[in-house]
Amino acid sequence: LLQVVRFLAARVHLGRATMRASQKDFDNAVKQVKLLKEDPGNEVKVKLYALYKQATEGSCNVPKPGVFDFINKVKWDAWNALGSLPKETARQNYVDLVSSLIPSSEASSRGEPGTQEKLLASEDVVVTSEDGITKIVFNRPTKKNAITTQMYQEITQALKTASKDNSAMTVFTGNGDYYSSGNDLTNFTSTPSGNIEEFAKRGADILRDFVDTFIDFPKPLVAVVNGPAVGISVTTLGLFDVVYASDKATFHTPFSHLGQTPEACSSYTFPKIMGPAKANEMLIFGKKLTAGEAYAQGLVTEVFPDSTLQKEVWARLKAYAKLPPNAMRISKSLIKSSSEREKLHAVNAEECTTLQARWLSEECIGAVTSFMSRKAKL
Ligand SMILES: CCCC/C=C/CC(=O)SCCNC(=O)CCNC(=O)[C@H](O)C(C)(C)COP(=O)(O)OP(=O)(O)OC[C@H]1O[C@@H](n2cnc3c(N)ncnc32)[C@H](O)[C@@H]1OP(=O)(O)O
Repeated sequence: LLQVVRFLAARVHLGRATMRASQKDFDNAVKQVKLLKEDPGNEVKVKLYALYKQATEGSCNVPKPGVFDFINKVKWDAWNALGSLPKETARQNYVDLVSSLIPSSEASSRGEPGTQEKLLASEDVVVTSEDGITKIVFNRPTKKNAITTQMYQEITQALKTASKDNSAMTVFTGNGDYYSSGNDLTNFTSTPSGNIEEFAKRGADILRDFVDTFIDFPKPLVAVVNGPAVGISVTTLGLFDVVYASDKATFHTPFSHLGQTPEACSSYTFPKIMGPAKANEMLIFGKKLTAGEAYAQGLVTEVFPDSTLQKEVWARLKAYAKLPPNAMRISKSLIKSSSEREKLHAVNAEECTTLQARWLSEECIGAVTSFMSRKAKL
């Protein structure tokens, strides 16, 4: 019981930071509880009961059950322990608790340590869940993990699913020697001829949705940059919470070389992270950074020797994934506030509109043609 009271008291505090759940969210959560496939256990059921009562009726207002009425007494104690917790906060806490119990349809539970569950059956983007970590892997090593149109959509979907699953965090990494060589330049050539405007519009929509999902991702988002990163695989790093890198990684944004312009909010995040002077050299002149330089400029959290990267990073991440998930999410929402997210969405929209026009430019078409005809490489 003491544990229950401590838990609820903690939620009083956490709840003050996040009063966001609507009545509809709450009603959905109530329905979801009834559909739970597994019994969540008595402790959780008592927490749910107390939060439900507080959310719907307010502070405990019924007499204490008799000493031998054990079950009702435990329930009453839990409700009473919520004191004057506001109804909206109780509603939010109820929704949070339910969402931590319910995996979304594709998602798995956290799973037992050591068991890995594959969540998305795609060859090019592999999504697994293990030890509280949803892992999204760029898996086209023979093409340096270049990102196809389909991969953008799969990653967007995987992130949306991961935002609701029971994992504590999501980690991106690449299979093979590259993290990712960025946008697959053949995306440009798989356009039905004569329909280039439509292609550009569709590309901008896909890109915008992709980046919006990173902006809104509610849990810690970590990149393990196992090798060189190019283009959009670099710019999205500005939207991650933590970036670990191999000392073999490099960071290259050759937008001007390709007749293109920055995306993934990097025109905003990079100057903010590293200051305009350094960001300009990367984003306008395409200066490639080593891992050490990216660390010095604040884009990378820590650099590891390539030989120990995997062992060290995954041990650390598994430990982090055991931290209380709601606390981590709430900390993230304070750091990336709603006004900041609003700003990021506006920047994303503007960058996508700019790129849509750029993709139709002679500069861009010429650069892609050169790559395709094997005349140019970065
Ligand atoms: C809708 C979304 C829009 C989002 C906009 C995003 C902007 C960007 O991301 S811009 C960055 C785009 N990326 C590039 O310009 C990189 C192009 N690739 C290269 O310059 C070189 O391949 C690279 C330096 C990465 C590696 O060179 P090498 O080590 O010499 O390897 P290969 O060139 O032999 O590569 C092996 C194989 O992979 C293919 N490849 C690699 N990267 C890409 C790519 N980005 N797009 C398409 N294909 C790529 C390369 O062609 C080789 O293929 P094969 O010849 O068939 O073996």
